[in-house]
Amino acid sequence: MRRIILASSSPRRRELLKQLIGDNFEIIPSVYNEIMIEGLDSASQALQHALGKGRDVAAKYPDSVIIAADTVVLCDGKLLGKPACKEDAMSMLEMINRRAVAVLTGIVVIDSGKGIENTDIVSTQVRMANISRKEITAYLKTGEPMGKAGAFAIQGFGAVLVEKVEGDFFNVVGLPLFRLSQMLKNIGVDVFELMQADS
Ligand SMILES: Cc1cn([C@H]2C[C@H](O)[C@@H](COP(=O)(O)OP(=O)(O)OP(=O)(O)O)O2)c(=O)[nH]c1=O
Repeated sequence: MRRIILASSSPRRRELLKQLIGDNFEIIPSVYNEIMIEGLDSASQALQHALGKGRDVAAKYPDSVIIAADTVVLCDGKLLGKPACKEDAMSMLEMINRRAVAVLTGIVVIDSGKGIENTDIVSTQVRMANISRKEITAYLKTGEPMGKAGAFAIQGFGAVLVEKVEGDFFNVVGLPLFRLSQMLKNIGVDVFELMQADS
């Protein structure tokens, strides 16, 4: 069995991948630095960052399957990544309030043995609820917005900010599981077989 590596430090991605392939993977976070690339649209930005994370780990681990992802929120033409500070989180929450946003995840599966890179961008439409300034402040106090693209976590208390989701829910949390299962299959990794081996 080939070594499967998740190039991520995100506990959410770890849990999501576990949901798909059990304990059949290792975690090796990349040292890639996510810096905004001028002139790139949001989708390409997410993809470039995912590629940067995946390639960094692939270079160190030949003959492995490397999975990497990057999630951003697109609101009114503006790209929202992880908030830098509380004030940043506050302005993101004010911006997405009552709006329809797109959550985009750039996803990369690399077969470092064969030198194959499979990439995709998965988009989920999320309709945000109308909440008051007082409620935004209360949500900020939970600390949940930090480390999350767009300053909210659909899988946490942030569920109360989300009215409707169209598309893959797991994509919003950071890993589009359905698409990932297909991409793994394309390079010869069958998630059904892995799950059986695990049970
Ligand atoms: C919108 C949204 C994002 N997020 C998270 C998923 C990602 O972890 C994070 C976006 O940041 P990313 O830069 O995609 O990932 P990361 O820095 O957490 O982890 P790594 O680069 O090491 O893989 O936002 C949620 O957990 N819930 C949500 O509802």
